[in-house]
Amino acid sequence: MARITLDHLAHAYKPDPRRAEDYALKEINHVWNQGGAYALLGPSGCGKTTLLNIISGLVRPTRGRVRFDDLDVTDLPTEARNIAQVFQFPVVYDTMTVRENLAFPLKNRHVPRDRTARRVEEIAHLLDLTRVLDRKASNLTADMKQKISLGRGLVRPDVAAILFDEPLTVIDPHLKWQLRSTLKEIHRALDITMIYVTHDQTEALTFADKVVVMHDGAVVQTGTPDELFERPAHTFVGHFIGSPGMNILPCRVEGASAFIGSERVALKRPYRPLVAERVELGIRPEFVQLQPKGVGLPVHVRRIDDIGRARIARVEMNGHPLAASVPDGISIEGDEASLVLDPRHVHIYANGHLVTDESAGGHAA
Ligand SMILES: Nc1ncnc2c1ncn2[C@@H]1O[C@H](COP(=O)(O)OP(=O)(O)OP(=O)(O)O)[C@@H](O)[C@H]1O
Repeated sequence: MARITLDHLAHAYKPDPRRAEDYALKEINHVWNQGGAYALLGPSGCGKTTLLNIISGLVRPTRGRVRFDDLDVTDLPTEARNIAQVFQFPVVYDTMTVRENLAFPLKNRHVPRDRTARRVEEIAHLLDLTRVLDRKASNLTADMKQKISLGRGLVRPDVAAILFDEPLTVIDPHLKWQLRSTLKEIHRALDITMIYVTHDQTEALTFADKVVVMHDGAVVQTGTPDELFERPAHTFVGHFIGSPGMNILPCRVEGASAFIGSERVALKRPYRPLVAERVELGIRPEFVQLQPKGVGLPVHVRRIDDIGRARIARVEMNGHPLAASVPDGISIEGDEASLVLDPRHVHIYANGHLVTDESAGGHAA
């Protein structure tokens, strides 16, 4: 079990990198706490696997150091790092029983038999594998085999960390939701540092205490699921997390007002003049309500989607598309309506970055 420190870490696959674009992983500095559950979340190509491979020792970083507690592991091979890994596709020995598969990492390290037997039972119970413990792995489904892979990753109690690389890819969709929450419970039960790579926001938000959102080779925000929802630090986070994602609209800010074209939106505090190429207003659909015409900002309604837990209106304001919540009991006639924005949840972004009280351009109310 270890605290993981990423110290001025950066990686370029091409030799002699000069510009920021040459780096698959731009410089990051992070400390991940012992026992934490972290998810690396971002779209394909954003650098998640590169970062995971640097932590596991498969890739040596161009710059910076990796430490497990106080031990600098940057130059150590994977085998010397004391980590467990679970990959996208099952890694099991078909000729062995499930019990033998789970016991394998412990047997390899000469853990006494009775301790191995107890640990295998414990992990099998957590993953609901008890009833198949004495069956040959070859006869099991892909789902079951991936559960065995998870079990093999989880079985060693002394690992510095467990790294998961999109581990639910082959899992049947019906089982996915179940395994997502099982993994969360397992993390609570085992108190091991876990790092989970995924492009799926639901997986990341269910599993992790802290989600590390990556975009274009850089970490754009590290936060709890609530923080990412409530205060996206970057428009990318706002857009990428949430379903539908945050509404992002070009605007002009004057004191405690933002103007979208000629329409005024009240802000929760005044802002200093912003010097930026791009100034945008962000608000999640959950905090924008569709109302009848004349109550708020005028919009045209394009359609209303019923997504089960809520109704979402797709509207257009000054040529910009927006998503808004439709409160129960509201009926809209024709395609004209209005929007009411909750000022507590309106954020202002300068060149993509959240303008905070501390950052240039903002000040406390
Ligand atoms: N071995 C390699 N050689 C050269 N470029 C690479 C190599 N591996 C990854 N890249 C590039 O580095 C960037 C980051 O890739 P990486 O695999 O880390 O992203 P990712 O977020 O894990 O994406 P995915 O989910 O598709 O694997 C991409 O532009 C990719 O093309």
